[in-house]
Amino acid sequence: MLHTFFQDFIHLISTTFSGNAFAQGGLMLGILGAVAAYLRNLPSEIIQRLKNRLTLTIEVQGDDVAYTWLTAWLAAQPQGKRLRHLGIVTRYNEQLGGHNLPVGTDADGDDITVRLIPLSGQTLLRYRGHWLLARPSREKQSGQDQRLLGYTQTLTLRLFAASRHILPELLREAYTATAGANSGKLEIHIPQYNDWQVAERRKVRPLSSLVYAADLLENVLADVLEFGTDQAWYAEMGIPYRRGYLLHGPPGNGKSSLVAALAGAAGLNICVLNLATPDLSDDRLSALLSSLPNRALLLLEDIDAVFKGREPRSPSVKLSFNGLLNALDGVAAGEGRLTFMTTNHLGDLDPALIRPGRADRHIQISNASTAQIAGMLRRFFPELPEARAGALAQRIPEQTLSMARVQEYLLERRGNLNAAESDWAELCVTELAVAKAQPCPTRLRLQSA
Ligand SMILES: Nc1ncnc2c1ncn2[C@@H]1O[C@H](COP(=O)(O)OP(=O)(O)OP(=O)(O)O)[C@@H](O)[C@H]1O
Repeated sequence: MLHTFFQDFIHLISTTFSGNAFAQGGLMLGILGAVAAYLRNLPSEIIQRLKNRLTLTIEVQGDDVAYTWLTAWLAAQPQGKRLRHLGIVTRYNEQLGGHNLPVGTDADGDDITVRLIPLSGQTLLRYRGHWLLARPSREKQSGQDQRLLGYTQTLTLRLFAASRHILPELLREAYTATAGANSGKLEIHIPQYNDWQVAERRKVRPLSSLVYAADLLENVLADVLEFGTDQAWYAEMGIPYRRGYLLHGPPGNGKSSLVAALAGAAGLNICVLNLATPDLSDDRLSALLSSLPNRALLLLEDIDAVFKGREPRSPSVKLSFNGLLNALDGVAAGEGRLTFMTTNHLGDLDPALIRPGRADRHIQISNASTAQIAGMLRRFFPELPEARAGALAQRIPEQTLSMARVQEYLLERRGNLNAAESDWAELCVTELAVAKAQPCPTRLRLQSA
């Protein structure tokens, strides 16, 4: 059938062209046009093929962390300074080597820095004797009705294929000149889809700035440090190499601050995850837990926020209770992971979530004890004699105020010991009545955005 169709078709063509000069001319023109078009395209095609063969292109998307290092690095190169279309990026507490311009601090005491990054154009660099074409670009993202949604930014680097070996060196240099230059800072990572991104770099909080009951801080720190050296023992015992801590107690008594201080002291960064993060599904949680950066502990804040017992608190919760348990101790859970969970409502937690293996140590952090209040008083006013600090602290009944409230009171009277002492009754009387009803405001809370 198909065969007959082709025979008929060829017959029709040959009869048409043999007896029809007009059709013959048309065919010739068509062929010539095609040849001309081919010839016209040939040089650019050749160039494209040569380009593809001889060069290498690297694209770095704006949402990748390497984009920040590479654009800041590029902007600092002599040839990078020739790029004329620049943008300003403002960051809080994020230092990027010498590429920041510190502009001040905000009302909360957070450092504000800005830096210039190239947005478009191209520049040819010579890097370690190799040519490199750098092209920053950005594209508009429009939604319905051409509404501007934002921009996507890309940095494209092109170099000769033979120069490929300089890439690791280039990336390392860009990193060490920028983000890597921040040794001694604590990085706070937050979820970015199925991965983590640095949201903030802050100074490590000195352990001495925190006042806990008895030797709580020293005790937990010793435990964390010991865990870091225990891998072989865990392997020998056949126990998964993980350790979990549950910090529970009323708000504003230093649960988050403890985690931050411990991480700093142990040289770890923090990945903060709030289970109430929108669109957190079983799969996403599992992906996040299996992609934790090296040398970072996991902080699950307010683990009571999404489940009461095993029941989701709202129909919009995508995470299942079993998904949470599996992510915590399933195959993807990751070896060597340190997990801290915090809650203000211990009673709302299902025992399975905090059983040993998931939360090996339960640490209660209560409202301020007399000794803690005296300790904080002496931190604000080192000149205050110990006995006097103790006497003032004793006027506040044990565990009625949060440490955050005491801190707030002292902050308001910073540098003014007389006011701190003479107003003391105000803290004891007025605040006591509301202390239990109203949680104190917390400023330095580590939260996922
Ligand atoms: N034990 C403490 N020693 C010194 N400062 C403290 C202590 N507890 C709390 N603070 C201060 O109170 C503020 C709040 O502390 P933090 O956010 O760590 O409390 P939290 O228990 O995690 O609160 P929440 O349960 O609301 O998350 C911080 O600014 C911190 O400096």
